[in-house]
Amino acid sequence: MKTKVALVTGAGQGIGRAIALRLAKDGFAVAVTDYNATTAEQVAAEINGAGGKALALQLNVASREQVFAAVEQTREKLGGFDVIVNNAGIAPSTPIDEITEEVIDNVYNINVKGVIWGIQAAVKAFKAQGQGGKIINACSQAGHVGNPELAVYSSSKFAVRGLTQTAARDLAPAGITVNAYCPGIVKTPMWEEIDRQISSAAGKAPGYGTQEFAKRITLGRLSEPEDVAACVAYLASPDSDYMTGQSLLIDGGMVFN
Ligand SMILES: NC(=O)C1=CN([C@@H]2O[C@H](COP(=O)(O)OP(=O)(O)OC[C@H]3O[C@@H](n4cnc5c(N)ncnc54)[C@H](O)[C@@H]3O)[C@@H](O)[C@H]2O)C=CC1
Ligand SMILES: CC(=O)C(C)=O
Repeated sequence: MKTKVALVTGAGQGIGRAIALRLAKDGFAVAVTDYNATTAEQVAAEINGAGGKALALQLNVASREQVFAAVEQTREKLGGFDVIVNNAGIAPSTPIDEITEEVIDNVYNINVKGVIWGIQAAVKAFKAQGQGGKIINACSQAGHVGNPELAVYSSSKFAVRGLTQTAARDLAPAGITVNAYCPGIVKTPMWEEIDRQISSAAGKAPGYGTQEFAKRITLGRLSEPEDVAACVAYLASPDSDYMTGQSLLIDGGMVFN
């Protein structure tokens, strides 16, 4: 059977890295893309060293041109294109009265436009191959519930949820499914930074933000990147063929009240 090909954005660390490793383990050839070329190369080397097939590409998802070029390069070098995981995102802390145009542009260029460019580039590749495919977007529990201190980020993830639903409807006739994963608190460099910012805003030592959020988790633990990757692996597999437009919460049962 032909090896399936997936491209993951923001795959140099954190959740994206875990997704790239998991998809490679599941038999995909993987384009490991990241703004940071060094970490992308490290993850690709890890996959190739373990007997998988990976290609490292430097990619800024805010650039439509770069996203289209990366998908095309993946198709040429890995011999096809079946799945895109639009994972890259940033999450600066933004108390309402401190929001600037610059921070809105930065977050929206990456978290929202980056997803739109990924959807468009994948659709172009699927159509060129005369086949359907799977589009998987990074949302968040913060795309279901507004999170304290994260207004711009939360609103960008609400946008991703809307885009996922709409694209699912628009693209179903072409045999393309579109779903999103919505993690809770995942132990990655992004969360470490959010914890530092929330803790510092409250005048507390690092770790305070994590404790406050952790109190809301029904399962009583933060998640590992691999918990999220397992769900994405399902969305990338034929087992999810009858699912589209969904934004799956993988948050251990977070409760905001
Ligand atoms: N860590 C968490 O608690 C949660 C994370 N998420 C979402 O999951 C996704 C991954 O998050 P983490 O792994 O935690 O983040 P992270 O900050 O640890 O890793 C993000 C990766 O994306 C890359 N990146 C940043 N800007 C980029 C750009 N313009 N183009 C290409 N790559 C870029 C970074 O270089 C980094 O390798 C994000 O979309 C995030 O919003 C959602 C819910 C919870
Ligand atoms: C960063 C994020 O999306 C969280 C904590 O849900």
